[in-house]
Amino acid sequence: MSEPVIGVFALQGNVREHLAMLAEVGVEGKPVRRPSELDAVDGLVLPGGESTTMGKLARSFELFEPLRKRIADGMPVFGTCAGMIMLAEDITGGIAGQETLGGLDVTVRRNAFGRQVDSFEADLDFAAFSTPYHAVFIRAPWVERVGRDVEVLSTVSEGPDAGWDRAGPEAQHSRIVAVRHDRLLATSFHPEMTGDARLHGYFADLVRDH
Ligand SMILES: NC(=O)CC[C@H](N)C(=O)O
Repeated sequence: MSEPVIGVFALQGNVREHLAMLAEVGVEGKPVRRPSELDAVDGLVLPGGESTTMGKLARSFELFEPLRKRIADGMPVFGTCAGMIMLAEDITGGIAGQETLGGLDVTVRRNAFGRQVDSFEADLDFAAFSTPYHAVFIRAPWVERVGRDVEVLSTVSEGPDAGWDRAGPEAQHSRIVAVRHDRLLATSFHPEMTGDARLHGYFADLVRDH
């Protein structure tokens, strides 16, 4: 592929910050608010925000079905926080009737680390990176189940106490917070907030190789 254009879903979330990260890794980024703009990109970032609102906005801007179709047709997507929830095939802790775009064969728990602690930060290990990645979690989800073809890229074993005994196997003391399923990448945290563009670079490579 010639140099790809990567869209950023721009109805909610830190759109400018994601565009800045894409620029830092040398990729042209474009905000996506309408179907014609979606048609013009080779990959897409789904930012954090509020997944219930994001779904409703996508519906009212007539982006929901086109997004679903592009994902089903193989478009690479990087979902972050609420964006991870939007990509998940299954969610727990959603509101009644909450819809996701799907594609990523995982079960994601919304607000998993507990509501009493709004946010926390942690240093995460990624096999692809030589030094830890400093991650900011804001009312973050975690991944509770991964499908057979899903690769776990990183886990967190610190963070607010509130979360650890709420769900999942009792003995589990770490939580999955970054996954890849073929051309779908998802993180529980906000990679656009720390000035570390390595995950955007990883995604850009994935789009280039696609
Ligand atoms: N920072 C975020 O994206 C939070 C996600 C939010 N808790 C949701 O359920 O959508």
